[in-house]
Amino acid sequence: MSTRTPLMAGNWKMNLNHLEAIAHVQKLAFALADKDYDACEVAVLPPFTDLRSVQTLVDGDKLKIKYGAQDLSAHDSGAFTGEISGPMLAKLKCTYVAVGHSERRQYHAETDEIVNAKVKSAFKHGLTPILCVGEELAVREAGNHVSHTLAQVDGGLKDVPAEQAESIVIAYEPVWAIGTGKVCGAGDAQEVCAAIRSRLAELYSQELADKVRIQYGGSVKSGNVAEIMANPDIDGALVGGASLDADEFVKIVRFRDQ
Ligand SMILES: O=C(CO)COP(=O)(O)O
Repeated sequence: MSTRTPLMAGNWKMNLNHLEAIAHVQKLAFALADKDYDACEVAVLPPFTDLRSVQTLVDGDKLKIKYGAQDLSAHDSGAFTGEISGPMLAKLKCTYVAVGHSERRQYHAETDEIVNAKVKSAFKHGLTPILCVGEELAVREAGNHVSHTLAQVDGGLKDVPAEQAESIVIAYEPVWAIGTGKVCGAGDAQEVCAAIRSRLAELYSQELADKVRIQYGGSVKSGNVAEIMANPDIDGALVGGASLDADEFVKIVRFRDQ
């Protein structure tokens, strides 16, 4: 297990309206408040329409839970109907923003160039990007999962200076493990996460690579999180479905107590 503070983030995807979001974050806060739980950093990534409600709750009650968005526009403002900008998320005091999730790449045709522009926009506005990378099943079956994922890392970080890159979070999410119940074997996830860290050392420095948190995502649950987290290069989880159940997400956050 690494010395980096693990980041356990719940990607709610298109689930939970703003009232449900309030109830859910209250449950998380209550369940994590019985002791000062600093072993992990905890974040939620709700839909855009929930962010104001979550901000009000977190600010008002000084909760330690961080929050962020699931995407942002590469542009600061202008005629981009339906888009949400980095400055808007920064105004809501978001800490994180997911960029390049496979569902964005797949359903919204996001290329590495677009993902790179979004990473830069996030940093420009003081948000921490969670850069999502990972291969489809056919790529893994062909044995090209490492090179495919590293190409996404290279693309996402193109021309991003070290002062910014050192605070990025990278989430390795093999597409075939997302929402399928097929968790990537802990050794297989470690192989790719270690390769990502080596690539960061090549692109920047070993010192920077040692700082960056690399999460695993894809069918993470309370029953498999401890095994995943036992790997030296895995510094947290990006949790989809299991993050919608507050009790289950709390168990994931408390993986060390199992
Ligand atoms: O896509 C994911 C998180 O971003 C993972 O989703 P599941 O945990 O539902 O597999």
